[in-house]
Amino acid sequence: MSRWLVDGWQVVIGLETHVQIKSSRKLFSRSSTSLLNDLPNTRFNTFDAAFPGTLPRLNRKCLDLALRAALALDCTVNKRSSFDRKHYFYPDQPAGYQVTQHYSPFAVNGRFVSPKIGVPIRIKQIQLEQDTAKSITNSRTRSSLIDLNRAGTGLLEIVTEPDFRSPEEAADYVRSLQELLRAVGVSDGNMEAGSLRCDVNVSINRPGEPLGTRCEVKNINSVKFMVAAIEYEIQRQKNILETFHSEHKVPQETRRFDVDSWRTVKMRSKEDAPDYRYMPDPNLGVLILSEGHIESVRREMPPLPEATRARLIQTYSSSGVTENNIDVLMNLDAIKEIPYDGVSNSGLGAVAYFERCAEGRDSKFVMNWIIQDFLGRLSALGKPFSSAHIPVGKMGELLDLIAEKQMTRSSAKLLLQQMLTAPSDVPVKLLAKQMDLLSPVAKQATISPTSDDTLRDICIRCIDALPAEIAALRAGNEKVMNRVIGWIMRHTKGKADINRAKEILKELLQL
Ligand SMILES: Nc1ncnc2c1ncn2[C@@H]1O[C@H](COP(=O)(O)OP(=O)(O)OP(=O)(O)O)[C@@H](O)[C@H]1O
Ligand SMILES: [Mg+2]
Ligand SMILES: [Mg+2]
Repeated sequence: MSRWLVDGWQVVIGLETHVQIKSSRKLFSRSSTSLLNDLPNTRFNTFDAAFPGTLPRLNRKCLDLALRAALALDCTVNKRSSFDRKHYFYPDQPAGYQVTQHYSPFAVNGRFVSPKIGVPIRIKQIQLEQDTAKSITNSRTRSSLIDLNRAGTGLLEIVTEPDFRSPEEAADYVRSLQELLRAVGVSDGNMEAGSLRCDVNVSINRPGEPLGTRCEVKNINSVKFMVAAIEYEIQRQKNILETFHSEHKVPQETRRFDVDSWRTVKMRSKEDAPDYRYMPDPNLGVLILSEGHIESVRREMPPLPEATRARLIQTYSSSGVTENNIDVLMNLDAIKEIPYDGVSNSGLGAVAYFERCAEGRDSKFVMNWIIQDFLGRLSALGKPFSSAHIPVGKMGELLDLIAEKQMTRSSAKLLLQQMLTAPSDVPVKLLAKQMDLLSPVAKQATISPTSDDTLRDICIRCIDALPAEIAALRAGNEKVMNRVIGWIMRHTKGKADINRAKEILKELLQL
């Protein structure tokens, strides 16, 4: 069944996605993995640099996260799998080969379901492999420098069957895969920072006829480029097939996307395809996984995005929170990226932030404030969402001031702007007072930090200190009240609530 045709051509796309596993150590060595701002060649050990005599040891954390990805994508986990060497000589490959799972991957036959794609996308396999080092070439000095920080970082290659029928379906898959992998903590899935990269395979054919020859566009690092590369390939392949009236086939090629010309460019043809001389890695035994191990990973699996969405709808929709509101927050979490400086955008995700702020408060009110005011202000200031801008406690105080009518919503917006542009440790209510944003009722309450009990004590001392005035008061001379209150104000540094002080005095004097 064809879902999308371009001038009578069916478009067929298969994706190979490489994702960096979020582990603090590398796949086969004890060396720590690197952050973007690490100095070059500071995160590797002798194994990563392929010193003779060093041996690999599989990192259990990487394996468990890989299993999570497999379970999240509904794969069959192979109880026995193995590692192979894929040989090619390139300066960013110190050993001269990459360890991967060519012959026997650890997970196969999965499925990915998205409401935007009518049919499930079949996951062919997921394999564990090593990332390469990085080479930094300088055309001016005609030199190449090698940074080993990335060498040996754990990667997953997630391969789909050729089941996508349009660039939009492929884009939806990549975005949902990012959301899924982030939600279960497998990867940051950050395309710009290189922790998620795609190889896109594209072919076209007439519906009902056998599939066309695929061309593979390697190493794409943005969804936008991926869509552009597919669209370009469709037109390029269509031109070949229509010009030569199907007598010619599209030659099988490996291409890359050129961001300057916005086109795909040939890297090599099938004939020049490298012979990788795959061989089982003699230093790594067979990977045997027990049912118990797989089950323990399944038990500890964080909720998948769909389950979280369903739970949020169930919990909050009765109080007026809409599905659209929930999607706004979930999409924020799905696109949450690590900033370029490599400092992790730690803290709560948007959903968790909302849920913590909504604890004990009206959830619709909290949701509206977070989406319309907080997120709105952040986007006006050009800042991405982070719970660190205004911690939950402070946001709670601000919400309470509005809910208790101590501040109008427009005053609260001014206060929010101040808190975002000039963060400080000043308590929210005090800041509101300093900015004169509290409504009159609330103002009186703050000018009287003296609690009822303290005020009562002061009144008692006053009765003691001003016997003549008190006697006059008792005798019904209301005028001396001003003098009595004057005393109280002096002794509370002007902070007492006058009306309350009068009430307490009258109570004590039984007037
Ligand atoms: N006719 C086709 N049109 C489009 N895509 C296809 C077609 N046939 C296969 N594919 C896709 O090509 C990809 C092949 O990936 P796979 O990892 O199996 O092999 P490879 O590309 O030869 O290996 P390597 O990992 O070295 O790049 C899969 O995603 C598959 O769905
Ligand atoms: Mg592949
Ligand atoms: Mg490939």
